[in-house]
Amino acid sequence: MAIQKKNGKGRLDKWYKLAKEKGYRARAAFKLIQLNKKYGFLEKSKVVIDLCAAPGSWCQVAAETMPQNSIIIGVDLAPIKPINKVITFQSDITTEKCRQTIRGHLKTWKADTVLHDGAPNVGTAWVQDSFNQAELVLHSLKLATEFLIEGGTFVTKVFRSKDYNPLLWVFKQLFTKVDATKPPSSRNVSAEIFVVCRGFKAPKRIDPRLLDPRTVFEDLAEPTPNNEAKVYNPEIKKRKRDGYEDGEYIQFKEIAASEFINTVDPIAILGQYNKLSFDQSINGDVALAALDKLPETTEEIRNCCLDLKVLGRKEFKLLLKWRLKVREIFGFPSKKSAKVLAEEVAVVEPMDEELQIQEELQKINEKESSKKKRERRRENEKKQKDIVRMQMNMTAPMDIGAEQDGPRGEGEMFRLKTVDKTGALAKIAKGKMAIITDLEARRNHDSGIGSSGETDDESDEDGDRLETELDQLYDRYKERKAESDAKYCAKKARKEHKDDEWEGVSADENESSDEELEGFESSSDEDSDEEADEKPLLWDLDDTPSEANGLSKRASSFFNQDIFKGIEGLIEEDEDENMWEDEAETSAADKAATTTAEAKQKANQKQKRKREAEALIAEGSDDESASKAATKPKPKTKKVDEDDDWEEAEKQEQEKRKKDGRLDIDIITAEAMTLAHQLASGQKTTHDLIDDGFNKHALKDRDGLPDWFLDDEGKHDRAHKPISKAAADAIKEKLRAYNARPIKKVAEARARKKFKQAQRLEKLKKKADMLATDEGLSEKDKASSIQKLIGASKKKGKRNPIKVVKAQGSNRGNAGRPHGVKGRYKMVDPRMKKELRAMTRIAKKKSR
Ligand SMILES: C[S@@+](CC[C@H](N)C(=O)[O-])C[C@H]1O[C@@H](n2cnc3c(N)ncnc32)[C@H](O)[C@@H]1O
Repeated sequence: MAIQKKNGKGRLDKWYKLAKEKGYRARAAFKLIQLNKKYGFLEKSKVVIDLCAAPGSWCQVAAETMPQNSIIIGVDLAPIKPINKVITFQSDITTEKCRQTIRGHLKTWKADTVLHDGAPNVGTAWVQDSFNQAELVLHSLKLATEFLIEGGTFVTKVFRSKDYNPLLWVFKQLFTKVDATKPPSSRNVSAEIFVVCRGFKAPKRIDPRLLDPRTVFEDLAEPTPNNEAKVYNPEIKKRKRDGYEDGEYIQFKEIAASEFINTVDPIAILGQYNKLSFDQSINGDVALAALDKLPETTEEIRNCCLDLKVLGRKEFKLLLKWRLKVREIFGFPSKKSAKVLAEEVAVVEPMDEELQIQEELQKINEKESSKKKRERRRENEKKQKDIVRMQMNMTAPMDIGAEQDGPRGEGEMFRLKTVDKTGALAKIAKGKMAIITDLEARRNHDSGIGSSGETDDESDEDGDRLETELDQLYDRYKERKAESDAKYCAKKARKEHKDDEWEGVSADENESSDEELEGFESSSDEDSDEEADEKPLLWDLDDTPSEANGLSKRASSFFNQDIFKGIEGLIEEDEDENMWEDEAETSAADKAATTTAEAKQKANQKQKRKREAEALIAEGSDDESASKAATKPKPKTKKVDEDDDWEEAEKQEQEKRKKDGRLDIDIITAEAMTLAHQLASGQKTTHDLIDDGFNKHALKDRDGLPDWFLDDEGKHDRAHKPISKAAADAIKEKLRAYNARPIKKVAEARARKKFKQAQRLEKLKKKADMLATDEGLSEKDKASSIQKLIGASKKKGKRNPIKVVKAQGSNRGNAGRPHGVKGRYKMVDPRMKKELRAMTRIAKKKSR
């Protein structure tokens, strides 16, 4: 909106021109026209008094609008040129003479409307103007109360100033309806506003105080202004459209600088005044003179004092500092001295310096530790959440190590940190069984970590370590999860596990496995630290040394039996131990195939091993060695020979067992199942199996044959094992059961759903508890609120129904989501439906 100028030319706006056109004496005529248009008081009035009517435009409008033969009386300080049908006279409306003149004109009549558009001679000080205006309004109201008829209307102009509200209050005491409005013809720059008071109550007696300017405009104590805010955050000055700010009557305010020094509220001075003056009065101000001469009163200070309104934060601070200095020089009581005085009065023994330092240190420590605790708690909460999620995904919490080591090293004896140093942690995470001695732990304790003399800092360190360990475990858990993924597993197996079928049997493998356990094995000597370094954590009760030929202890003990005594070359030919790998046996011995993916992987490995076994057979096709080797136990078979070392066997058995104690064996091929059936039903014995091992395939000469040929042979020229129907059916059934299991995503989604339901329930419980304990609610309200809660939670749980979509048009043959369908859907094929119906019909007919 364009700002209207109040200068001469600005006044010559469209209302001015319009007034000229219409013959009104002033543009103010339109204000009355617009007010009357809104409230319609002139048409209903027979008698109107226009107070302050000169030059008379309102009288003109009234004469035009009011009914014929109406009485219009206009009065003003200034003379009013005669207007047809209007009585005008010159008088001051605040005087008794004016009142009497009006009475004289009206005789016994009463006025329906009293208009007042008076404005005192404005242009002096704003505050004076506004006050005079308000006073004039009150005078006009006084006249109105005298001449108005009951239910009559009083229209007055007021300025929006601090007197505005008291005036409104007075109006409301005397009239039933009071509306303040600003007609469009009133300039925006003007602070004037018009109040239309309708329904004069015409009380028999009016309290004179109600119309007395001294009581009506009596100053009320105002809340203390926030001068500090004013100084440091000076708000943007508003335009004075609605008049000047209350209390700010003079634009430029000046105060003696000595006052600033004296005052107890320097901020107030800085906020209210424009200038701190050093000018001396005629009588002379000693304080000001002294201040002027002080060296502290620098040129910069003087400049700052010149215009306070342009100062920034920095300058204000400078002035305040200067004030404090001067006050000190003048010997004013300062805060410091007050403090000293107070200290003198209340004699408090000063704290011992050392004690103070200690106290401070303690405080810092406490702060630090509470911060760390907070962080740890947060971290633990996060982990707890993860664990819950994992649990929902049917994962045991111990997989991430949460049970091994509780928070703050609860299970100190199971400290994983100590194990981790030997690399055993990884093995534990992989699920291998190992006995962890507390040797390492003790060693660490000796070295000070986690020792009994643990300080707070150390305990924090431990906490951090625990965190890192948990992190590591969690990472490993994730890795393991990834490993359980079939693709990942197969890929890794191809890369890493080339010969894992022979793990623990061949000399090399045995060595490597020993290497693996190196960190766990320990000797009985725990005295020296150096020795302890070499001591493995796993304690082997059988301390017989490994055979020099590289056989495992188990194998060695087997071949040490009397039955093998005297057989030459047995040990040397042990290299060919794997040659008697029977396909059926391998199948039966393929362990730990807990998932279909793993089963597939095992099948691949089995094929590979078979080929290798055949190659070995080809290499050493010596019957004798074959027969000897055939008698060797295959370490991974579930059968444990009676003569085996029981402890060793038990250990191996233990390895093969699942967590629930069941043997980790899976039969996944029809051949293996047939063989298992035959063994179980006694159709075959171990002897038969060995016997079956002697066949044309076992005794093939492959020397000098090219690889491609051997590969091909391995694929096609192999022994065909018999398959029984029952075994095939059993395998089929087994696979069906595997396939019937929900896929991982479905299981996860179900778990998620379950988790969310649990969360919702928890929330609901909490809310219900809160309601139940709310003392402000009656029992009935509580019950209904809880009922509502339950109802709302049920609603949320409702799922959208499944949408049935016909496989027609664009959706025909569409494998994915049909076009434009959101949410759950089911594709239906009308043709298939018909065919199904037809088939059932035919089947019914046939059955009759
Ligand atoms: C804005 S003019 C009124 C214009 C008028 N309503 C019209 O339409 O022509 C304000 C008038 O109030 C008058 N006035 C101010 N103080 C007065 C008083 N004490 N008694 C009578 N008139 C007064 C002034 O002389 C001035 O003419």
